[in-house]
Amino acid sequence: MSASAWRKLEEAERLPLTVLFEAEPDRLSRLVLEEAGLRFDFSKTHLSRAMIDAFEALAGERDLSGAREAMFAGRVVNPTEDRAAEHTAERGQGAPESVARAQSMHNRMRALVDAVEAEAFGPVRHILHIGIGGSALGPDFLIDALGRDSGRYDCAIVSNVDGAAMEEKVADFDPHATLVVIASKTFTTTETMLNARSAIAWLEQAGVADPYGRLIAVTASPERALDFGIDETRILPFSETVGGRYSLWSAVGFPAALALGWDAFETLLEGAATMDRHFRLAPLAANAPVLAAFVDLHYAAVRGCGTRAVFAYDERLRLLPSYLQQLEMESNGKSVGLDGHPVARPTAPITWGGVGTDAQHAVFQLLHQGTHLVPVEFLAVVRPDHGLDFAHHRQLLVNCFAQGAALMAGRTSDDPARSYPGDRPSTTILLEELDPASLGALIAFYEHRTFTNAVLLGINPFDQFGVELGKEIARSIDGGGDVRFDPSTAALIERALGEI
Ligand SMILES: O=P(O)(O)OC[C@H]1O[C@H](O)[C@H](O)[C@@H](O)[C@@H]1O
Repeated sequence: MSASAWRKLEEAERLPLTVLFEAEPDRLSRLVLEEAGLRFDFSKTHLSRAMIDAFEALAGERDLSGAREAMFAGRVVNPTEDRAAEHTAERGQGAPESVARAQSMHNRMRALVDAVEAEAFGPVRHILHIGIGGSALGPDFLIDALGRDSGRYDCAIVSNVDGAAMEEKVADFDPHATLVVIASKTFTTTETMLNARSAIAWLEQAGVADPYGRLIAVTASPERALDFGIDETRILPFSETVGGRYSLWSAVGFPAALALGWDAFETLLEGAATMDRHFRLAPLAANAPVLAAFVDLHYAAVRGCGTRAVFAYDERLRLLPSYLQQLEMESNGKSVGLDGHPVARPTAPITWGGVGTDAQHAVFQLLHQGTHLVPVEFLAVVRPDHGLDFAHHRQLLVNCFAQGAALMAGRTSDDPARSYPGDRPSTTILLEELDPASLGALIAFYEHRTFTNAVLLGINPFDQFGVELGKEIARSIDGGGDVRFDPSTAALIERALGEI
């Protein structure tokens, strides 16, 4: 049934961006939204009024409102795992019993933050957080964005199983003043478990009296943390219904709550809740995550753009692209629909990006003159957060705005090598300030946009079976035994690991 809505989208007249501004004089008032201290400018994209109407029709056919309510109500929206997706309950938006459960888990988390601050573990200066994927990217991003000069604790996030990662991170840490946080939703992830063992060995070798007494577990499988030897009082649980890549609001955010302080962590949750309410209540055509998803779908699903690029013109947001890569690509990198059939059109594009202005001097050539059409997303913050001359910030903003304008306008020249085709789309997200509230709202915006994309594509954004096969084969290689591999893999194993 939604075939006709997609057909309308495919057949909709595609006007050049500059023409769209003339044809739709009210473009700015309709396509620039201000919400929760964030300004979303979708006007430099090819979304025409007719396309928005067609997307709204698609949203109606796909029952976006129903799906959204089902998610907030804690109903099963992840059918392949028979689970709800209740990350919004962490910020007070969800089924009352889920909100209450999240609240009691936050209370535990807060009590532990207070205990660390009250020196219940002796003087603590360093936090070694061990986790990978969703158990690392969120806290890493938060601490890097907001905790630079908090001066509270040195936090190191170790994710890679490469011993060099751990070695480098703990080099300057005093083991006697370090708390080790082991974050894993399943508490079975090989990399995390191995890194946790090595951290314990590091504490032991330094003569720390009770290494296990300095471990804190963050997990949705508390029984496994108990088996690992961590005392119940130092286990911070979170709900099975909070997916890894949606989990920074839960106990997974513990190192961020320590690094930024509890008040800041709560403000982050409130910022996200503001975006939750907006997503839930605003009409579709004035709903930031929904409009962003329309833009995404126009380029990826209708026009077949294989990538989308995100450039933050702010050093504090340098980890945003890595964070978004997991959120968007692990959620929507699917090729079967909820109905079990192959999808009819491209799903998530490849998310990539970097920081401005650095990226301008490295990859923007392709954006301006390459053969790929890449929808670009720019982020910038009105107020800087450094003590240097304002000229630095001015240059950032000036360049950010210039790039969007140049991509759209292009320029003709007698010399083809010096011509710019133009008509290249961009979205700009401008934050008044980068603080816990605006960052919470920004991340929640991306979550809801990802969800909306999934609903309109008819896919499940909350499972990730694609990552399992490689893990299984790694286990077989690791376990040796009589497993047969293809000749290439067998030769690699023999060359690097010897007979196994
Ligand atoms: O938190 P954990 O259970 O250790 O999982 C860590 C990560 O590993 C998996 O492979 C998934 O792809 C991720 O979604 C998850 O966040």
